Amino acid sequence: MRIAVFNQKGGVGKTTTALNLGAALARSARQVLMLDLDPQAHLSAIHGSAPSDVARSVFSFYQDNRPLAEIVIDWPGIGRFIPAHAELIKVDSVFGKGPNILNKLNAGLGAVSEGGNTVIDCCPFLGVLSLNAVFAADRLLVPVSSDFLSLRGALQIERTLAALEPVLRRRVERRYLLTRFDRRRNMSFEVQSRMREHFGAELCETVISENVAVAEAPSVNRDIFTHAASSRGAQDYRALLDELAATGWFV
Ligand SMILES: Nc1ncnc2c1ncn2[C@@H]1O[C@H](COP(=O)(O)OP(=O)(O)OP(=O)(O)O)[C@@H](O)[C@H]1O
Repeated sequence: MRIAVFNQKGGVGKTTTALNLGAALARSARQVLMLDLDPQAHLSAIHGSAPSDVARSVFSFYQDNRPLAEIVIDWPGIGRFIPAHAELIKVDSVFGKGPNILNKLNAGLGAVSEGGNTVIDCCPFLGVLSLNAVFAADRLLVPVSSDFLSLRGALQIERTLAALEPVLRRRVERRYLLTRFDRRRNMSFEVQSRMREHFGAELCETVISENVAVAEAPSVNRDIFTHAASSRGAQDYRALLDELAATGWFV
């Protein structure tokens, strides 16, 4: 199964969610491939491989058609990993008009992603890279931080997906996930109730709480389970895994 962690808005918890979902999947004895598709390469920095050799990053897949199987490296404790590189920022301008560019990642993942779970960390803008992720993914997980601007962003995503679905000729299965949820603030609950009105069952029951350990873990190159296994954040990401697994999201 391929899951893209997608939102064209920045700073909503995409990388944090990709990392901790991948780690939760690995801890439930599932096979995991992580893919960093963001020129900021934050996931690669957490892995410890950024700044990577450009030839050993997903950029060489776009630039030289290098097979992804040749780029995959290990992520100890999680599974396998395809790193990003800052050069990815050029993908839109250099390869954006190529034939079948929107389907490139879908075609390229092929056997590399077969039989396991691929978690794609998307970039915070809508271009070739994030569209490649949407085209390649079986499911979209859309983190939305618990504030009103994020709610507007989520509605924008609905419009984007509505425009893409006729091209894809399928409905994109997606779930919205509230992140940075603060139970001490009314705003978190207000955003949750507005999201529920708009998205119904597509809004996850699980929320990811505002949690210091979740924010700290990447700075020491760790996921939340390695860093603080009994933290609120670890409980939340475990609950997210269980909720999504119950509706067939993973293999
Ligand atoms: N549950 C949380 N509790 C506290 N801090 C969080 C939580 N989730 C994310 N953060 C913090 O919010 C910031 C943005 O998170 P993250 O980098 O995951 O977002 P992003 O959507 O991937 O950003 P970008 O769009 O720039 O790639 C980071 O500093 C991160 O540590």
